[in-house]
Amino acid sequence: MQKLHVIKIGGNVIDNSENLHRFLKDFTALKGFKILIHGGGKVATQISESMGVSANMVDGRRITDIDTLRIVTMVYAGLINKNIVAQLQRYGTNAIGLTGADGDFIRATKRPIKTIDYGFVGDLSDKSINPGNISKLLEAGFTPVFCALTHDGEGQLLNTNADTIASALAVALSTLYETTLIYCFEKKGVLQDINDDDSLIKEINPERYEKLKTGQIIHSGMIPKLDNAFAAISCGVKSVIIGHSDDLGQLKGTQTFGTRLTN
Ligand SMILES: Nc1ncnc2c1ncn2[C@@H]1O[C@H](COP(=O)(O)OP(=O)(O)O)[C@@H](O)[C@H]1O
Ligand SMILES: CC(=O)N[C@@H](CCC(=O)OP(=O)(O)O)C(=O)O
Repeated sequence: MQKLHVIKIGGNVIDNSENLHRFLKDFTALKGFKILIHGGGKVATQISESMGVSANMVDGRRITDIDTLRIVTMVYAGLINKNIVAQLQRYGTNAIGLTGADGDFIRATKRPIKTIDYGFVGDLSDKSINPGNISKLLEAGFTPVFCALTHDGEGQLLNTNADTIASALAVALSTLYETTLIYCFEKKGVLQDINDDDSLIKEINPERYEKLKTGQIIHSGMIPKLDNAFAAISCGVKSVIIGHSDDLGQLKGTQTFGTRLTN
């Protein structure tokens, strides 16, 4: 099986042009098949509020009414995606920028209303992604760059968390490639003390994860990220790394970085 890296960058990396450029250079230097997924929640919130549309997050997920959907479509699929693609072209990666609607690559279902109406938010299932189609792009020499938008097949775009898209892509493609899923963000990895970059936890298994949650060492956005990551490992993804976007260049041969998840 050939190797594939599925790499996600979060909003704090996108928002810092120095970090973003360093990351995109290291991403280009990484050999073999690769897919990039970007978030951009932070930029979407800033632009949304500057347009007088207040951002409303519940459990780390954006309540996406029609005005918000219009804004995130412009910000994720336009502003952020096209800038990343242009920078990758500059560094020598033949990137192709996509939403899940392009090529019908990622189909989602609008989240059903239970206690909260999330609006135009899409949930993924194990039928959401056809790995064969994405593989054709890879084999043709393109590097797909996905933003956090999916579609329902009926003409409706949906906002889907970028961590979830990364995990679902890694799982679907692990049937064809030996897949490593990497979440890059602005910290060294999962930390024992969130304010101390030297307190990196190098390895976490599900048992330790439960303890870290109970002790509130892990909280907020890190909980859904790790839930997605452990789900990926139990569904065929070979390894998951969570680390700083500046450290991607350390990934060579057996050398790794950040926090490694094991089962
Ligand atoms: N133990 C921990 N170690 C590192 N980060 C943590 C930890 N617990 C909570 N976090 C928080 O999780 C955040 C990352 O999740 P999130 O904001 O969803 O990331 P992203 O920017 O990749 O979308 C960090 O910015 C940090 O505030
Ligand atoms: C439904 C939902 O919450 N979607 C996310 C998509 C962007 C994202 O995931 O961005 P980060 O990775 O930078 O947080 C949002 O709109 O914030």
